[in-house]
Amino acid sequence: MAQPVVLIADPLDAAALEGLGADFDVRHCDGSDRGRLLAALPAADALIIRSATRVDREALAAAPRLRIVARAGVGLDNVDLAAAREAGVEVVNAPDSNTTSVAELTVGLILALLRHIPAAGASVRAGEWNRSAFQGEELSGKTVGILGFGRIGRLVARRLAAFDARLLAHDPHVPDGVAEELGVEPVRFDALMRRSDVLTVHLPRTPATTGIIGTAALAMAKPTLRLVNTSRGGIVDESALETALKDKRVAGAALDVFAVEPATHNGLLAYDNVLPTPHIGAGTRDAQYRAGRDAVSAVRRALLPEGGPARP
Ligand SMILES: NC(=O)c1ccc[n+]([C@@H]2O[C@H](COP(=O)([O-])OP(=O)(O)OC[C@H]3O[C@@H](n4cnc5c(N)ncnc54)[C@H](O)[C@@H]3O)[C@@H](O)[C@H]2O)c1
Ligand SMILES: O=C(O)CC[C@@H](O)C(=O)O
Repeated sequence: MAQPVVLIADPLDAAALEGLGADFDVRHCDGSDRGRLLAALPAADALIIRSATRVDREALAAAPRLRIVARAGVGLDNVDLAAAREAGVEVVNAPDSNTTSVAELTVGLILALLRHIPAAGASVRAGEWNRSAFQGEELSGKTVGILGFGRIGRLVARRLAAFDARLLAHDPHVPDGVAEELGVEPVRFDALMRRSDVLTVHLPRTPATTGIIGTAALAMAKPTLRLVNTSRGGIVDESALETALKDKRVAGAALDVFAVEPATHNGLLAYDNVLPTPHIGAGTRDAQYRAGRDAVSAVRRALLPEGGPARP
């Protein structure tokens, strides 16, 4: 009997895929190449993706055998969940795979913004030794606002506790007491925007969160605000942010995610006080191994009786 076909449409950690070929016909394609994706989907019983492959109605219609889409990561904004439900296709993500990596990058970006670390490094490399140009600020004593207090937001709070910063969070879906237990003050959105010296965004991209950091929100912010977004592009309205940066109503931004990626031509790159990274929040060996491993386990559970033979 032919083995079920597992189509891998984004780069995955090789170690996480070990042994998969014994039970499945494993095929690879570049999911951001739409033509190749649509050509490969008719044979697929399972599809493993990261953030670059768009699984929409058209893709699902091209995949009549498909039983599961496994997302090796967290965000599911690239999957049409309603269309998958209608098609009877299970969608799973790997929610705990990259929490630590994103939280650590977030702390790094906050410190990099406050201390101008990338610009100082670039200046030394350019032959300068200009110590006064890079005078920064301490995180200690600052107020850090956390927008979205789920897995990553909470871990960021735990990590920041060591810096003696005052922590605020806004998340209407978190039960009472959760924030306080972590030493965090739960506040309304407008208080978060008004009081934060640093604002770090950890939301999923949904119709309700798209553009939530826009003109009105930024108008409430302190002109010294440093904004960090390691969640999803589009949650920060990029043209509103650009206007605020131009008018010096925001002091800086670190952005790991953009409305359109790759973001190599994004207008925000023209600002010295913007620190861009190429969507590397989950980009550690540790997180990629866990994300791939969890996606593979989900595929085994879905396609093999009893989850298939135990693998080392
Ligand atoms: N940069 C990266 O590589 C990277 C890696 C992992 C995750 N992410 C992004 O980070 C996001 C968060 O990940 P997570 O694991 O913390 O998810 P999560 O689901 O645990 O947390 C998201 C939180 O946002 C809250 N929320 C939703 N709508 C809100 C609103 N309007 N206002 C305030 N809070 C709201 C939810 O209640 C939830 O607690 C993911 O959805 C993904 O898009 C990015
Ligand atoms: O797939 C990736 O590398 C990005 C992962 C990240 O954005 C996520 O939502 O988990």
